[in-house]
Amino acid sequence: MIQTLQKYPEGDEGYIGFVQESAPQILELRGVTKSFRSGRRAVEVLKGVNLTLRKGEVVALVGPSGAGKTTLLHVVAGLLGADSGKGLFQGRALPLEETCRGRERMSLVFQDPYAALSAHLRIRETVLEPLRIKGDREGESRRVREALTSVRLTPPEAYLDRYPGRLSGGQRQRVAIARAIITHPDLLLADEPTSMLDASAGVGILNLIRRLAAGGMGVLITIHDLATACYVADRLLVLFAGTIVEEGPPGEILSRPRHEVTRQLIETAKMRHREVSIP
Ligand SMILES: Nc1ncnc2c1ncn2[C@@H]1O[C@H](COP(=O)(O)OP(=O)(O)OP(=O)(O)O)[C@@H](O)[C@H]1O
Repeated sequence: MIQTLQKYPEGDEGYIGFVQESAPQILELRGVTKSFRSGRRAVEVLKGVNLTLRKGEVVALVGPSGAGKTTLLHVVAGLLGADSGKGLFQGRALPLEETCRGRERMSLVFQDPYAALSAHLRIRETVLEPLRIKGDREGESRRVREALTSVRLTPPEAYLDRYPGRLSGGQRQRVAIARAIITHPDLLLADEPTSMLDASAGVGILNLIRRLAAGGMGVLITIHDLATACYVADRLLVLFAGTIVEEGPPGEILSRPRHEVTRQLIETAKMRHREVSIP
């Protein structure tokens, strides 16, 4: 089943592409560590993580629950400070402390599209929020329409004055992505963006992410399900207990898993998807 999932569907959202090996590197992390306090003890959740990501590349952080995927994504986003390590984003030092500094060209999409959008803001205000925070109000009417069109909420006029309460989970996640991309970030961080959606809405979001990457955006995405990761990513990083234990293109990892955790993820994905497996 994992093999069949790797084939992108035909149709206007389908995408097949390859990241050029020569594409510029936009993100690099070296030796990132992070501990949390648990009573008197410090528990090390990230143990010296290295990663790189190129322009137009989708890199998926996969791993079992508690591996440290969200923690790593939050360190990149500046929502959490690392204890040690170095970061480079677009050729400049990325401060790995709890800060927004150096992160003007990146955006984060959260897992829960129900909690991520304010119930009291119309879609127009929600999507425009990042521009208004920056005080960049030029052409906002055009830009909000463009962002909604990019995420296939069309015609945008049908959505602008609505509240999120009237939208499906998949539509809400599209709004959250429209808000994330209205500033044209170079890097999109997405934390399990499909885990709360039904399968068809989830595939729509994954195709949308592929399209954004085809337009040149780098994407770092956390996913616990290996089949989903293989569908969307150019490269997988298997994270286990705070360490990247295996890395490579999906086809390579599926055909020659080297780490026991990867083999377990493959088995879990096979079990999870067996009911829709196409012989
Ligand atoms: N704020 C925190 N304080 C203390 N411990 C934390 C905190 N955030 C995360 N942890 C712990 O760090 C570890 C890694 O958590 P993290 O959420 O990064 O894992 P994950 O791989 O994203 O898991 P999941 O797939 O279940 O979301 C877990 O053991 C978690 O309990």
